[in-house]
Amino acid sequence: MASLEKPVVSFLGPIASYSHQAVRQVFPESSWELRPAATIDDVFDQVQFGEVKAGVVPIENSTNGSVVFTLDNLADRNGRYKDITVDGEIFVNVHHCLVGHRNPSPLLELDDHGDGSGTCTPTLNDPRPSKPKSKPLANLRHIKRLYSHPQAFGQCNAFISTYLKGVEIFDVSSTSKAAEIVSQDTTGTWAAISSELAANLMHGLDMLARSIEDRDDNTTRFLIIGKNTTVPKDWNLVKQSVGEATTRTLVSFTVPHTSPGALAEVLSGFKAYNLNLTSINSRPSLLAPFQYIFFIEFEGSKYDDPDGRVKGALDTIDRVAQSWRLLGSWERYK
Ligand SMILES: O=C(O)C(=O)C[C@]1(C(=O)O)C=C[C@@H](O)C=C1
Repeated sequence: MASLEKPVVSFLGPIASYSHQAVRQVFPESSWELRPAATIDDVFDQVQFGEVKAGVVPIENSTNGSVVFTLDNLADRNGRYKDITVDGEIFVNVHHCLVGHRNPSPLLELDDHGDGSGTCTPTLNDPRPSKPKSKPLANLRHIKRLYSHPQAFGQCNAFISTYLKGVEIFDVSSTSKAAEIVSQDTTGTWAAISSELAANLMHGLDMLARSIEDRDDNTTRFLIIGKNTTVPKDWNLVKQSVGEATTRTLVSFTVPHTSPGALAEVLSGFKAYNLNLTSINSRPSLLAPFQYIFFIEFEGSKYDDPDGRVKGALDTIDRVAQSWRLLGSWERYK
């Protein structure tokens, strides 16, 4: 008899994180159980050890760049995640809020917003600081601590350096965790950067500012990971947008450190087979200082390669690289 249990997809929680929003775009709750995990490492573990069928992890943000926690797991230095494959991607428009507790002093509420001017102070290191695109909705002078995910801090530089100068920064595991922590604050002096959804779900949080990200087009890309999956045809994925589906492939590799030109030779394979590279990343190999694991993403699919161009480029990697791994090929809808 067929099991009535739904397959599980795991994501960085608690609920109302941006990762949760990404999962909700693609995995219908009618056929999937959406399960929050405490860390990105936990999402990888749960997928590798078969506790869940899929996981969703942030990989890069258009303002602040790569999510190193995810790259480090994909680098898989210790062979812990040997069966994990990348099978899809999801994009989320990210608009951050500042949430906390309004200043209880009515006199301060009448005052202006924190630094009085709303402009960043030029310094020797940053003579022309960028201006924040939004203003606080309340006075922020009482804020002493600011909680969020490190990626979110990097996306809100102008607002933080203008209105929250000198406030102590606390990195936590996700933006929704930050909202949860601040909702339990009894001093009234803590604030969090989180989504509006997370702020609304936590009791007793006031909205102190909206859209505090540096750029309007702030977008985070998430990867869908699975285990030993080829093309996940059995997954009940809802296409996020209509449009022509193109394909992407992600590989990781190391090159012999002492062989000059090895990296250039790997890259030349993509030129030779006329494959468009879309990103290059690296993380320390941790085998010796300043040796790296490289990640390359390109247009094309191992599973749909009629003229053998993807095979040609992968054969070049196989010939030149010290070690390499095909992390996945997937269809993209954007
Ligand atoms: O903290 C969250 O809400 C997450 O889902 C993580 C994460 C990330 O790591 O990039 C996702 C989207 C935003 O860019 C900020 C944080």
